[in-house]
Amino acid sequence: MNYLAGLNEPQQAAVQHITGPLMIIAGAGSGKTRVLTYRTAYLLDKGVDPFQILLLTFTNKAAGEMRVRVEKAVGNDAKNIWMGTFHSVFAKILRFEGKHLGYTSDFSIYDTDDSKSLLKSIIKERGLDDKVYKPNVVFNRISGAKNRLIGPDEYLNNPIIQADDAAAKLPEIGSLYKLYTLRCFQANAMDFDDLLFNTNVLFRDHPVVLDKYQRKFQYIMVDEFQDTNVSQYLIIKKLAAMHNNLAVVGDDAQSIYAFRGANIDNILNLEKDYPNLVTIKLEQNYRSTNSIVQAANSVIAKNKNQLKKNVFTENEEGSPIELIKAASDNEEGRLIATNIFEAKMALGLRNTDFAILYRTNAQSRAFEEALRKLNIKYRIVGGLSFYQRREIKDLLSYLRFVINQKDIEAFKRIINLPKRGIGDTTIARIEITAAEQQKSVWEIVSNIRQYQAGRFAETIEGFADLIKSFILMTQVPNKDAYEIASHVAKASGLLKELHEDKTVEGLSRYENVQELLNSIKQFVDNPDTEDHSLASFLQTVSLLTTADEEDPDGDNDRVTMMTIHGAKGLEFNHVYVAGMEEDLFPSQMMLQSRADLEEERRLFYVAITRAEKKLVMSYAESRYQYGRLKPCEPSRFLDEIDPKYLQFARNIRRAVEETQRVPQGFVRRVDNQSGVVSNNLPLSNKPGISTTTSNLIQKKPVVNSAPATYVPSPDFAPSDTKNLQEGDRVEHLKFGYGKVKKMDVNGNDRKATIEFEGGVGEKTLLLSFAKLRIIS
Ligand SMILES: Nc1ncnc2c1ncn2[C@@H]1O[C@H](COP(=O)(O)OP(=O)(O)OP(=O)(O)O)[C@@H](O)[C@H]1O
Ligand SMILES: [Mg+2]
Repeated sequence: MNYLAGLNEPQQAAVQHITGPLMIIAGAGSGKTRVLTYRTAYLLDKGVDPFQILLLTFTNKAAGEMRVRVEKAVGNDAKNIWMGTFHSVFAKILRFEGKHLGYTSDFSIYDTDDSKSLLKSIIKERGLDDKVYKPNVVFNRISGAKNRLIGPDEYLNNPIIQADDAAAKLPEIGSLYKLYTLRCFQANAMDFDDLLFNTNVLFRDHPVVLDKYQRKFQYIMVDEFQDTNVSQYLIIKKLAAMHNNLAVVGDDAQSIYAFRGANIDNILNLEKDYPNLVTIKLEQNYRSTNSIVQAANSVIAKNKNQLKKNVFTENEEGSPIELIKAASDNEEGRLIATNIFEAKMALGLRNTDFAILYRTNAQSRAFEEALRKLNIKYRIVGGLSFYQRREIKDLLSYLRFVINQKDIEAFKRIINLPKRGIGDTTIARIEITAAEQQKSVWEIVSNIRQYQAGRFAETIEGFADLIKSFILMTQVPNKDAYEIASHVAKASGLLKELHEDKTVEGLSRYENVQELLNSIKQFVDNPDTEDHSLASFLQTVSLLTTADEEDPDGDNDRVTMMTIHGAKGLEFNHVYVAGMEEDLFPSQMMLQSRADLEEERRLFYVAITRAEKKLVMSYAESRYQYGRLKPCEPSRFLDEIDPKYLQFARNIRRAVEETQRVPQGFVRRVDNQSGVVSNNLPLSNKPGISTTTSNLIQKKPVVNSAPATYVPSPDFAPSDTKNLQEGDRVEHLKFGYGKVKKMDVNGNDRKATIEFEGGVGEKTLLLSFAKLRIIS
């Protein structure tokens, strides 16, 4: 097969450059991921052993998709390539080599909830206030340190870090970090950051092990390189040091994980660390229409900090980017769902062609409701993951404890589950005994009669016997993960308890557990699974990223909803970017510095560049946040899109008409001075007005003298106001028609005073923000 057909010249050069370090820095949709896939096939075709290739991706799903493509090209060999996320690949290495660091191959992987719960108990144990030492905050600080490869001792001895913590009035973080690390180690557990941290320690302190993997991985490739952190970069650097065959692809304009420690400097470091680095640029975008590519370019050009690139496309011009304005978040949901419905009908598209992207998971609710009403199937990627649900974690904790009896977080979760009357005091007593005897909790529990007598001892003995019987099962050859897990679900009493709960939630929890068992069955039946053991299953699930989860009923034709962060690397025919409002996107938390705002803008760039044919953006004029209705302003990012490529959605007239109906719970307010009518005053702020009154208001406008509400033209598209002059006739998105009376220019700060019609009156507007269309 010719692996070069279907690639342009620089792409071909990248595929053929197989010896020596290579960096491909390229714009969105320019075929970076495609190059890595073809390059892998090319390597195999040239006779490279699949066991010698390591390919690191952003999600396990992305790795799976690449594997399928490579398999199509070169056949079964592709199965033997090591492909996956940093976490899954290095967890696999740690299973083999963790013994050098004092872990057994059955170590548990603590998810973020486990880590926080452990921190919480440590904070309590140390007598600190968890309102001051919030587990979340402590966890983030520890995580940040680990990602910069700072261990607990170094943390405690570093005067800058100590001064920093003291200034934040959190001087005990270092000692909490130390205790946390010790407890994880005693539990034979690693958290997500440890998987990278410990790999670094392993390679640093055990040259023989490093040598083994350096020899093995002769060809190393990394996708989404811009989002690697220092810890990840050092691992790659160490692994590649023997053969120097390292190929990374990335786009500095899409670096969006600085808050997790990702470091754009890795791109610059690469040039320093590899003087013979070959750099290839890819500039042709194959994904999107020209309007979308140009709109994205106009946005990212606002960032000062970036490598020069000229992204272009030969694709069709395509339709302009559409903007939808909604009165509220609920209406935003309705308008987008309707828009999807209409586009499906008009263009014969499938649900999978659509994605709704948002800044925060909490925004998904309004879309869920609206899509459900129109019978459009969807899936939410991320958010509360299936594996974080209570009942799922309950069963998984049983399974974890059966595999690793030092897993104290799992133990605490299951000891009184289903209820056995064992309370916190009993658990604390067991922990104290364990500490006194210098034994593990399980050693105490499994021999409880030696330490305690009485009713509690009897109950605990019953629990220990149950666990022992499960452990025995794992030792029977040929007992696979499914047989053990379904036995544990029944024998532990978990299923029975859920089955007896006849509430809607209870039923759904029961179904979820069945679903987990189904997924274990699938895992066991999958011909690609080498190891059918329970330990192997647990490792797989603990490393799933939320983007990896499958659809529950196997129906894959669904609209995708996810955060923009999760959408990295993906593409969809139609993309909706929702919640384009100040303080939401850009997020309020990201307005502290220029660097933060630039990161937020890169996130916006990622969002825009996911769309192939059509991009629609929306904003709401009011939104519930933290239980209160808040008026919202359109995002500054909307002003950064070259207006040539932007237009208000065609159905805007209907949308505006709908917003004029006052929703229940609101009163229509007329500001006497500006004459502006607004609907966004919640009734609860107006004591004395009952709902009945508000219903009356709804039927009959309060003030007849209010100015005729202006409805923008259906084809309203803001103009470039560079050449706006006195005397020009204009249309403003909110204030309607008017005439420019005066221009006021002061450097970049350009203002126009406009006399609007229809009783709106004179207004002075800052032109960089005003949504104006010049009529003549
Ligand atoms: N030479 C080419 N000819 C035709 N289609 C191409 C070519 N190169 C890439 N494509 C297609 O363009 C789309 C974008 O490619 P790909 O996802 O590899 O880009 P990317 O640079 O990895 O994007 P991102 O920055 O979003 O990760 C894909 O659908 C891919 O199949
Ligand atoms: Mg990609």
